[in-house]
Amino acid sequence: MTDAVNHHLYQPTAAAIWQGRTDIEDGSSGKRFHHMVSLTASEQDSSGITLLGFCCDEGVRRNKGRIGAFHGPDLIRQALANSAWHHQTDSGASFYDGGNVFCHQKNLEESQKALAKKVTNALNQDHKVIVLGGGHEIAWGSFQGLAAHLQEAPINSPKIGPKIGIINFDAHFDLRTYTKDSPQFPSSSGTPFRQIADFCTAQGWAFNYACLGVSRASNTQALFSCADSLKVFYREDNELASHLMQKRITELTDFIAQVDYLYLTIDIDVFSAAIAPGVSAPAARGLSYETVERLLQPIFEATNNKGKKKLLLADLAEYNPEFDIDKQTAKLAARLAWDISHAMFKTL
Ligand SMILES: N=CN[C@@H](CCC(=O)O)C(=O)O
Ligand SMILES: [Mn+2]
Ligand SMILES: [Mn+2]
Repeated sequence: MTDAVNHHLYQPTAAAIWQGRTDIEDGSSGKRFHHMVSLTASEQDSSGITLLGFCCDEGVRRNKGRIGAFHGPDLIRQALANSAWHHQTDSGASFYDGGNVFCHQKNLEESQKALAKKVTNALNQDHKVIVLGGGHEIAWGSFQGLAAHLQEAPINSPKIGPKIGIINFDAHFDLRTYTKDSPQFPSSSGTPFRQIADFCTAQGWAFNYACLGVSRASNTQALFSCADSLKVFYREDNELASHLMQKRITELTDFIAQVDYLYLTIDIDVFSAAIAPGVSAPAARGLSYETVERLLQPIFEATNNKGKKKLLLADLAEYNPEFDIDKQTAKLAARLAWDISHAMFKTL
């Protein structure tokens, strides 16, 4: 692809996005994310985290939802910029902002491929990756990037493929029926895990999908049947009450033990609309931050038999600034990115 063609698909992040206060009186212990972020590609040479944005409304538009997620990535960055930095600065690990991938011209598949390429490159550099959406069509881009990275890794048996666990916090399964190249049932923000399931079947790989926080009221019988036939591990929103949490953590730990790599994807609409109004499809019930936080712990802590952390890739989907109130949903998404980066930095 030539640079001219590429230009509409990719842009580095403007330095002006990463702004915040500076407390010079605190010296090097007064650091915040905007001080530490690197926009220079050479920083990707050392170990670290690569942050990417996926600016896209096309998945939600095709899924008949409320558009606006296109502008999500830079607003989450701005909310993260002023957060305090608590990572070891002498470890040489960098926090690299790899810029935004765009979907401008309704060519969703092309943008998902472009995102996948960025994800693969970063993982090949031994970076952990965090991607900010965009609608949940981000997941098909993220996953293709992870799959390409692991396909190239010599340690995985070509026969059974890499054992990847997908953990989705979401009010929805996003397992809708789609037909490739069909205008009637196009792929969308409602289909990414069905696309991943089909990809896994075609490769002869297992499809290990956990969906946590599902709202029965927001998913039809057809979607529950699809989840059952694909042997999805799911727990509904009301099964994640605090008195059931120990049981849920044990089950999730068992799911994680079956796989070698983890892809974490969080749809912001899994949270109660009271704390996350800025999404396409708000959840009347939804989960609390505390509930999600407790379930994130086994994901953050899981290591494989080589002592390496299983979590390689995380994304945040469906933040829609059009419906946000006083940037509270942007701040919630930024706090998730903060928690995830904290866990990823511990592994470097
Ligand atoms: N990303 C997925 N979104 C939901 C949207 C539901 C709705 O608009 O009500 C889904 O397809 O199920
Ligand atoms: Mn979703
Ligand atoms: Mn959802």
